[in-house]
Amino acid sequence: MSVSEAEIQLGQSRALEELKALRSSIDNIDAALVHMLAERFKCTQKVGVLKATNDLPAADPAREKIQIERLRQLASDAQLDPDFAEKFLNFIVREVIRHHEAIAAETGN
Ligand SMILES: O=C(O)C(=O)C[C@]1(C(=O)O)C=C[C@@H](O)C=C1
Repeated sequence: MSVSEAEIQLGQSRALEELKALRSSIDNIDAALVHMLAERFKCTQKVGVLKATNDLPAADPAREKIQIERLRQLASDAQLDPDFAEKFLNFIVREVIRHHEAIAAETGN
């Protein structure tokens, strides 16, 4: 028995409803990510000033190593790809280091 046009349309309309609900969750999650990143950068901004005014280096590879190990474990426990988690952290940390260097240059260090 073939699937009628009406059944196809019903299936599609249900799929579109589900897509809408999922996209609403995605939008909430994206908003949370932006707010969390904004808070993290407010914090690292203060770290940048602290480092610049105390002649401390912008980057701390030993700290990054610990962060990467911790995040990889958290990702693995949460069924998230640890390689992706590491790349994501590195992406953020590189940007933070860029900000730290800019603050140090402004401060004259
Ligand atoms: O913890 C620090 O020392 C920071 O400057 C913050 C931070 C980070 O974004 O987590 C950034 C650069 C360092 O290399 C390590 C960590």
